[in-house]
Amino acid sequence: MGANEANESVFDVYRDRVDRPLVRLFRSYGRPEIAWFGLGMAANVVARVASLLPPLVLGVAIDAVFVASDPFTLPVVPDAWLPTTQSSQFQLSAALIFGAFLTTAVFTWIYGIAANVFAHRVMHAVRTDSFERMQRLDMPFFDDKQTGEVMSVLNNDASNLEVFLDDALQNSARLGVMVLGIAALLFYLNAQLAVVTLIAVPAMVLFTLWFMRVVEPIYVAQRASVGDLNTRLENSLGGIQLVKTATTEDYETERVRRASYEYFEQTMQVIKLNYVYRPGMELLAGVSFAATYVVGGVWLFSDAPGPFTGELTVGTFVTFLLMTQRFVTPLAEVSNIIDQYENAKASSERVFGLMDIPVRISDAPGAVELTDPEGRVEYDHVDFAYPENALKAAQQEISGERVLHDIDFVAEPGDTVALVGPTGAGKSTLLKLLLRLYEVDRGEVRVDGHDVRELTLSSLRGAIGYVGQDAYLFDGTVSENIRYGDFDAGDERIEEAARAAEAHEFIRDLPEGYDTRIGERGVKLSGGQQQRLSIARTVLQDPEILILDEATSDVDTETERLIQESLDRLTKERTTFAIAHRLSTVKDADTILVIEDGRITERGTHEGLLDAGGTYATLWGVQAGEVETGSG
Ligand SMILES: Nc1ncnc2c1ncn2[C@@H]1O[C@H](COP(=O)(O)OP(=O)(O)OP(=O)(O)O)[C@@H](O)[C@H]1O
Repeated sequence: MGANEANESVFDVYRDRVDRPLVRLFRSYGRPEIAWFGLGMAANVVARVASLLPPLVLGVAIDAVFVASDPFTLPVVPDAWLPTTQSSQFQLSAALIFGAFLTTAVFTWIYGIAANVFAHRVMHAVRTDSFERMQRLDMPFFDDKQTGEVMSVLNNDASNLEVFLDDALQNSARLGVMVLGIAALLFYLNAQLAVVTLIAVPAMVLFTLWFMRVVEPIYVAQRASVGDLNTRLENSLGGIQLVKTATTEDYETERVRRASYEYFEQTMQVIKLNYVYRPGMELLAGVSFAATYVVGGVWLFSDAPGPFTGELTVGTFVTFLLMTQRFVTPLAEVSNIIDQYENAKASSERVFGLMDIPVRISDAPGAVELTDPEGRVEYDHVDFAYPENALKAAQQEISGERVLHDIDFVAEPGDTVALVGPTGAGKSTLLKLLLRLYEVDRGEVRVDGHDVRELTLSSLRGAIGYVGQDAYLFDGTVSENIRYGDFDAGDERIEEAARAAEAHEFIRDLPEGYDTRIGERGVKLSGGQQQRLSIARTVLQDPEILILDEATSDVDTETERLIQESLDRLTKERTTFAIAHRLSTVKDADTILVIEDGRITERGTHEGLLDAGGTYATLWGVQAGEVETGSG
């Protein structure tokens, strides 16, 4: 609520800049499907026009066949084509009425299919496109934890648009056809009585305008509160483990209850207004019916009353009364149409807002492929600060505190470079720059002599394997998860990779071996098993450069030994960057960089650094002591 206003997010800013979102929706996504749209609209018009036919034919038949006061005439159709005997006129009217119902049914069916195909195709394209765009947004966007909002764009907003494209558009077409069609028909039959019947229409329009004005702000508030509710739900579910361990279930329930109540209240206000509006519209239609009935009735059994002149037939009178009933429903739909329209406008603003967030890190024009990488990595006087938030990042403002200062080193192909130092010193950040997850502020990071900004992202990232603390596994089978490293790999290569990662044994023991499904994020596997799967994935990827971020944490010594063996195999002949808190795992590195406060404060080999007697030597001393007391 308040926080959102005070702290405008990148979402809000780009959403507010979207210009005429629905026009853009049609231009960008509606065009390829325009045939379906046209077919739907045309079928809708035909169906509606056909539905006006029965009351008209009934009126004509009453006059010509039953009361026999007037000749059998139909609008548009030349009289010469029409039958002259009463029985054939009756048959024709019956056939026309049946035909009209059949036409209405068939064209309603065609319209339903076409409108839905149109709406769902457009939505499919919008959803896929916005996901594609969203994935490419820069890391600061995701650092700001916007997943709740993104989910709601991809889900709720997409379905709002769908409802609009499918229902609202076609309903408004129907509204137009019905109101104009009925008015035209009534004026054709009896212009004077038509004025009486349609006198309620301006009142209905005014009433609707009033309703829209009152309901609009409530709709806005309702949409905001449903957004808050979703964010709340997303947040609480996302942190379910914390909620459970902190036993804050009641607190969370209360927060959700409050958000839900807010939504409930807004909805009730809308509903209350709706229940004034609908009966109000019915009442106005009733007035129009009554007026038509009174004026038409007097006209029939005496003469034209007051200012009215000419003749009114029974058939026309019946047609009028039936028609009055017809424009209530489409008019009463107006409020729904407006609601769906407003919803769709807001939703498409959000969709396009998301799509419009600028992406800073993408392939530069003329970016080159990193082909046959050797794995030489250079950091040339690199400075870096995280942007303060996603908005500042999108606007390319460097506002955060500097995290890396003058980082300068070279890793030759095949070298192992270990990064050690206190937590928060900037070790992970340094390697994120190599992957170009963030852009350096000064200096250059080069791979094989190319500035990473001049390389295509796919070739750069494809050449770098990452085994992190957080071994992310997708819901799917074991082999699918390994194959993520190289989608072309056959089963033998998968197994080979698993063996190299010391994972084959435990995979074989799983209920369905390589075809065992692991739960979302691999929760059904132990931490060590997950890690070995992610190593197998990297083995399969076969990158020239490897980043090991504290790869052997939270495992027992036996698993650690297995992982270490698999890692040793993996790092052989690849340029490797290893971040490890346990110094025993990095002492064989070719170069050890000690990072403190974002600066390289010491560099050298294990022996060299021990001899130098600086921070590294102190850390080593402490840890060696720990190891001895721990194992002894
Ligand atoms: N995504 C981020 N956005 C903003 N600041 C960040 C982000 N990630 C890290 N930082 C900040 O950057 C600094 C360096 O963090 P980094 O994760 O690189 O340290 P580290 O040396 O890898 O620490 P650890 O050993 O605990 O993993 C920290 O002050 C941290 O708060």
